[in-house]
Amino acid sequence: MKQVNVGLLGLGTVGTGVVRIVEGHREDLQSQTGSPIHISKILVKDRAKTRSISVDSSKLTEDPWEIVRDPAIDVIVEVMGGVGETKQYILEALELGKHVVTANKDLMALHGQELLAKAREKGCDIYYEASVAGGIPIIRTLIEGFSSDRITKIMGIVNGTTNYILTKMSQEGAAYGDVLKEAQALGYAESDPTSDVEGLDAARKMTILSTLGFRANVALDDVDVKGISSVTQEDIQYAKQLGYEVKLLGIAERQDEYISVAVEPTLVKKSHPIASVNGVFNAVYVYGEAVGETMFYGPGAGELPTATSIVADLVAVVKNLKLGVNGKQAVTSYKEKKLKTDEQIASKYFLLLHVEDRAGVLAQIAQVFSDCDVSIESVMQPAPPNKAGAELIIISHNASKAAMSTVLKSFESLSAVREIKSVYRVEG
Ligand SMILES: NC(=O)C1=CN([C@@H]2O[C@H](COP(=O)(O)OP(=O)(O)OC[C@H]3O[C@@H](n4cnc5c(N)ncnc54)[C@H](OP(=O)(O)O)[C@@H]3O)[C@@H](O)[C@H]2O)C=CC1
Ligand SMILES: N[C@@H](CC=O)C(=O)O
Ligand code: NA
Repeated sequence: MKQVNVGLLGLGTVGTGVVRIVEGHREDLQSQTGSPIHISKILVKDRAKTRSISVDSSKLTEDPWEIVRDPAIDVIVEVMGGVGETKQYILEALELGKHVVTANKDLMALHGQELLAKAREKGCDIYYEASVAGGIPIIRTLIEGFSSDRITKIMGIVNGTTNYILTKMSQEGAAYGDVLKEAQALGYAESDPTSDVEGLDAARKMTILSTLGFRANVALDDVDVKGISSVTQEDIQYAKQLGYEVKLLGIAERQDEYISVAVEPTLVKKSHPIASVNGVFNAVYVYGEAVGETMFYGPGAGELPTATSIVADLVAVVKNLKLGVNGKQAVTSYKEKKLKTDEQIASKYFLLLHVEDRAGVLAQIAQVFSDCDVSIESVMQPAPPNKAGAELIIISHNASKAAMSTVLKSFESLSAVREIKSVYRVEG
């Protein structure tokens, strides 16, 4: 079979990894497909920039259309990021009959259905394994491995940057800002790391996973998002004393036809396998009615792990070319989603309160829980009270999100509670 020509949009962290793997594994890749893979052109913003790999400078261009409209290019690998213009390049490439491999979760979470429909119309492939949990083949697993099952829960650490930050804060007592800089230097963070730390990157990934896992038209706006910027060293240390780790979790649940999707810092019991997923590693826990519990683990970001998924997608495109079945792989029908109400979403909660230190305070707080029909699992006063008052940690039994927000609202008008310092969902 003839050589397959690839146009690479982007030569940053991931693009560099793609070049390394395509070159370094050349023979092995060809032995799987029968066709040599050749990167013929590469889009960059700045051709004069010093690169960590040597590439033939005649391949570099700053003009995306020179690649997208090149009739000799069979596949576009998009690793430049962005949504607006990038979407136009991909649509045009599909229009011209080119196959697409992308790592872009922003684009797939917002416009995935439109791009997949265009790909089907044009008989083209669009693969996006690298967009969620960089080096873990989780998208293939949901589409193919679980096609026989009914998934009711997907719970994951799907952002490497924030897991790296929380791990260093927990294990080394490191300061949030310093570790974020390290994660950026290691190539884990997005170009604007706000989307990592404020949970948006994880929300985009959970949109993709829950769409595939629940086979429903989940949208980014359906995800309730909270990031890690307000997680304190005090929260992490108290959680550890109680046998928990703080993790930024994406949690998608389905009960009957109703679903909920959230991203939030969560206390995970140390005995749960997700609690020991550290550093840039990601893990996705999937519960299926027939299979039961499964968990998929691996590096979630970084040059070579992410490029592994990109090149595996490229191999899939080339195999499809050989079989003449491009554009036929995508799931075609999604159910209309029904979102759970706050009364239907339930979990245990951790509350850290700053309270007055006087007789009767605990009784007043317990009364609020009782009035809201929320049962308490444990109460702890972690440090001795002082003139400024006392700290109180309460862990509830399972309570609805609606009931817990009524508890918190009642505390606002209770003078004995001086401050609601932290509230976290508890899992495991
Ligand atoms: N980093 C990671 O671990 C992971 C990243 N991803 C996703 O992969 C994509 C790429 O990420 P990453 O490699 O980290 O990003 P980088 O910022 O490291 O690289 C982006 C590349 O695209 C080029 N580029 C960006 N915008 C333009 C433009 N307008 N015109 C021409 N060239 C442009 C840049 O050119 P130049 O080099 O000249 O600046 C650079 O080579 C993103 O969608 C990201 O979300 C997904 C999983 C993991
Ligand atoms: N910024 C992302 C990169 C991979 O998707 C992360 O930290 O997980
Ligand atoms: Na993946």
